[in-house]
Amino acid sequence: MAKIGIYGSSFDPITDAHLFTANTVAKRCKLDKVIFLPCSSKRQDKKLYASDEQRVKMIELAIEDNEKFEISDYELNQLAWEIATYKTMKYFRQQYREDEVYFIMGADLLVDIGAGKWQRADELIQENKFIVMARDGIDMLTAISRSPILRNADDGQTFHLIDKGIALEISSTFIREEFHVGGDPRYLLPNAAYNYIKENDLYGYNRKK
Ligand SMILES: Nc1ncnc2c1ncn2[C@@H]1O[C@H](COP(=O)(O)OP(=O)(O)OP(=O)(O)O)[C@@H](O)[C@H]1O
Ligand SMILES: O=C(O)c1ccc[n+]([C@@H]2O[C@H](COP(=O)([O-])O)[C@@H](O)[C@H]2O)c1
Repeated sequence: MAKIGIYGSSFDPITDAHLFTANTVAKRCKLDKVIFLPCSSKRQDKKLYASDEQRVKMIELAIEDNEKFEISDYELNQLAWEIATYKTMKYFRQQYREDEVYFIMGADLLVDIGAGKWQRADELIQENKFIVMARDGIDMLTAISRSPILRNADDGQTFHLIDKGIALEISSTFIREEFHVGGDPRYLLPNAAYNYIKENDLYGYNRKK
């Protein structure tokens, strides 16, 4: 039985924090594979800045030298109103019937799910297992205890909490802002993605030059 982690994100753009956290949870949780799952720009709840094709290209460039890392275009091909992590995880559990599948996420998302902000949050939590990484100083045990849907689904196996030596301040927003104002976020993201942004003038790269 293999262990598969699904890492969902806008990857707008992919950062070194995405790669570091994916690699760290793969090592510590003994995952055989991490699948990078870019969300669709058809998504209504978050504004995206680069196109689906551009974000996919940056992920491909960033992960090509790691044999445990893969990318899935599953959500990019879904109809707008059908996109939900609940449905996505159902699909991956069916694809990997013999294996153990985990959704990988930061603690910020744990809080959102616990507050019932996600579609079918209750069922999502009941039916899946999660690897949750510390972020933004959030106390993950308190977040689980405070949310009725999180604490009642927790049989001791639902949440794998990774809170030691994983927190990094890097975010996609910070990188986009730096490009936008003429700063230089080089070294906060993979070099190939950085060059791709420059060559394709993403995130207002050339505006301040
Ligand atoms: N530095 C980090 N530490 C822990 N988890 C992270 C980190 N950066 C991103 N993640 C996790 O990666 C997933 C995708 O995050 P997302 O694409 O929103 O990244 P982001 O950098 O926060 O982007 P944005 O700034 O555009 O919101 C989430 O589960 C998020 O918690
Ligand atoms: O299913 C939902 O309702 C839902 C709501 C918000 C976010 N998500 C998923 O959470 C992952 C990270 O999202 P975000 O907002 O941090 O880019 C990504 O895979 C999204 O599709 C999912």
